[in-house]
Amino acid sequence: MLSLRELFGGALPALVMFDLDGTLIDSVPDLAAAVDVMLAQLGREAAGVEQVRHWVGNGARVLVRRALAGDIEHSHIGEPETEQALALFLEAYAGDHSRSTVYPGVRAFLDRLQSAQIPLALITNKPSRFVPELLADKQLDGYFRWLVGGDTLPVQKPDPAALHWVMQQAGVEAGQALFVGDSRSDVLAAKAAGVPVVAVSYGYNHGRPIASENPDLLVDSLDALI
Ligand SMILES: O=C(O)COP(=O)(O)O
Ligand SMILES: [Mg+2]
Repeated sequence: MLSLRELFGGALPALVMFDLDGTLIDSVPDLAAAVDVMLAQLGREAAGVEQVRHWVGNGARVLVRRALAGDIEHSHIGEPETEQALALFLEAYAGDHSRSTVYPGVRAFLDRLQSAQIPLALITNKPSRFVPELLADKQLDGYFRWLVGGDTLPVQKPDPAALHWVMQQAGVEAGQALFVGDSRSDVLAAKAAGVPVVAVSYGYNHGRPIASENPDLLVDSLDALI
């Protein structure tokens, strides 16, 4: 495995793009609570944190469909059922982020990048309406020049569109940028965009080790990159 400076030929990246859930913030306790409120309102059994952890990473709609299916595979779930459950989930998730926590090492790494005046972006599959309030709640607002949510563009990760958009805004070439994420979608999006990718080992990757996606670098904590 390469070190961060080795990845950039002894320099630092000119732009760093981050995933949110499972990378910066452990948001699964609040996501699971909202899923369970939704399931209770539908007269169904709770799913619980351990199941929901494996279902997070492809946005709210897919999370809700997986909860309805009780499984990662959700192709048999119908549209009207999805819409009804999604509305309940979005209402249950709004406003309460009290169980979500910032992972160790995150703040130190963001501070280091900020003091080096490296522009930062957030690219998440989470619905955009939740992103500013969650960041503010955890005192992570003020770091990111660009915020891209799961519904900001017509497609979400693993599609590389958001990475291309941010790099264009920043005027930075793919080889000078870095993506930091926790799941297969992040690694696939970064690779499709030609962006070096660091994966964190502590996040959510549908119950599979993220090492199997072959990120350029794998770390147990972001402060290992300082
Ligand atoms: O909300 C999700 O499904 C995952 O969001 P993420 O892209 O920040 O990991
Ligand atoms: Mg994630």
